[in-house]
Amino acid sequence: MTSTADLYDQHGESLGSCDTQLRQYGGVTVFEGPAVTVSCFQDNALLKSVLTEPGAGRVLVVDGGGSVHTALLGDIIGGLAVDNGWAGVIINGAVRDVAALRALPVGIKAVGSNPRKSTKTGAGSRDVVLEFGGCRFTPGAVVVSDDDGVVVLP
Ligand SMILES: O=C([O-])CC(=O)C(=O)O
Repeated sequence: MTSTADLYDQHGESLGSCDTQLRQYGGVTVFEGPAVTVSCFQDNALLKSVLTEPGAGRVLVVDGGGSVHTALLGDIIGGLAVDNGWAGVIINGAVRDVAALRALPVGIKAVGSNPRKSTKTGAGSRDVVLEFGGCRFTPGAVVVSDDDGVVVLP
């Protein structure tokens, strides 16, 4: 896989690069795939249901509004991502069960962690264009993530 830095050098500013300083939580630190998007705020029923679908190597990008007040993903939902073949999950929000997430063979990035659980009403929307960290995540666009950051191919 081409590194995000090399992709930047190839594409320049036509490449989206996310300024949000996401941390690595998963057992896989380099991952890429077409984006599936979810927008939700402190409620994780929608992203959980998406991760029950076959991932087929896609990357779920979740805009949780940057909130670290509740965890949008823990080891159970992370396990769904593994079992269903997702390449990774990128969360503009928080996770929990951090020690267990590290053992999962999937990419997981998030802003931070909090043991507080999210509500489960299903509020939110999917397959919408997301924008955070000065980067636009369009459903289907290829997302590449490594230790340097997260980029979206033009
Ligand atoms: O159920 C939740 O809210 C998140 C969680 O802890 C898990 O995925 O294990």
